[in-house]
Amino acid sequence: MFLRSLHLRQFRNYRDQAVSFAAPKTILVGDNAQGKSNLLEAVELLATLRSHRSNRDRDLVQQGAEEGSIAARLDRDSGSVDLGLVLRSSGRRTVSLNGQTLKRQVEFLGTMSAVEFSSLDLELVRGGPGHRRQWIDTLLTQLEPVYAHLLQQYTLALRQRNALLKQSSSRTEAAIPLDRAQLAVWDAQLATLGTRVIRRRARAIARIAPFAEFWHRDISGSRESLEIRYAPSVPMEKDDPTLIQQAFLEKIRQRAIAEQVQHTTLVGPHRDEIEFTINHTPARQYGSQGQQRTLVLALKLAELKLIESVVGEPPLLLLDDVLAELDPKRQHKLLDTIQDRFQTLITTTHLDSFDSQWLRSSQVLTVVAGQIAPA
Ligand SMILES: Nc1ncnc2c1ncn2[C@@H]1O[C@H](COP(=O)(O)OP(=O)(O)OP(=O)(O)O)[C@@H](O)[C@H]1O
Repeated sequence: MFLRSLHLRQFRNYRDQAVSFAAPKTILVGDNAQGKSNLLEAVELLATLRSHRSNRDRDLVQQGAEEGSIAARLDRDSGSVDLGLVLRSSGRRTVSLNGQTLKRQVEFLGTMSAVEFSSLDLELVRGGPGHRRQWIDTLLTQLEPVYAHLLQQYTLALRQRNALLKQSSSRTEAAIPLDRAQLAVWDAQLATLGTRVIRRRARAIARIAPFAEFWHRDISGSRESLEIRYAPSVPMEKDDPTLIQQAFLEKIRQRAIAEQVQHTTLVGPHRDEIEFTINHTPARQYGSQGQQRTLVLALKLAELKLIESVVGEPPLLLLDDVLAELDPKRQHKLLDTIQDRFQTLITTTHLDSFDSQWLRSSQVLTVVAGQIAPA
């Protein structure tokens, strides 16, 4: 797929800016805080309806404005598509395809695919499990758009169950006795929806692991072997929904007292972990900086390949200020992999760290205070 053009109106620091993309690689160069990452964020939003920098639309709409929008024209093998996303500082978003407003946001997902790679991604290895859950969820949203809806339903059930547990908190003045009948209703909901989330995550990890393990071996010159393991909060011996649901409810029973003491839900996919081990050693605690960087690069290359194989077309690659951080060997690996097949948008503060091969095949644009111009 190829993103032909993008039009940002009252989005972050862009008032009204159109951009046309004319080469497989576009380098956006500019000083700090000029709007480079904001542009990549707009593309990420079209692909996933999520931003890894903010989950409030109010932050995305230009300060002082009520409404902002992102419009794009995307070429796919099946033809061109016009995508539209309207964000509101208060109120719901609207999405459209070819000028037609869609009733459900999940119908919008799956039109454009993108893999984002920024320095924040090191947190995928170093940070807490929430980063890894967000990573797999964002990937799943692109592989199986309906997952976005499922996750939303799970989060809602979780929130309501937590609210019920909190109501009975003896620390609050208006404490009321725990409504066990109501809790049982939420237990059942949580187990049903949670089981569906767990099975999909397990499936996605099983699919991405061989790709990532291949790239890790390749980048490390076969000196290292990576293993990715899903560690769900509910034991999952077999991919059988009835068994997982039973195990889910059983674990809720086991943790009932702890939940009433802590007033929060302790069982479910919101407590899942994804473990990365390199040569049988946990990468999070013991990986060197170099190993962690190799791992993140391997994961990103794996995402590209997996999305490509599922969607049937190469996704876009968004490199937010990471190229300069990669050593020449890793830069080459990335370049070799993407060649001209994956349209790539790259942000940087200076061009000197770029290999001449990158510059030759790139369109270079400058970004100054929310204005984009050819370099
Ligand atoms: N909602 C908003 N309304 C107006 N301006 C905004 C909004 N959100 C962010 N900005 C502005 O956008 C700029 C940051 O842009 P961005 O994050 O894209 O920086 P960048 O060019 O990628 O810089 P760096 O190299 O530091 O990452 C800041 O000047 C910030 O004040």
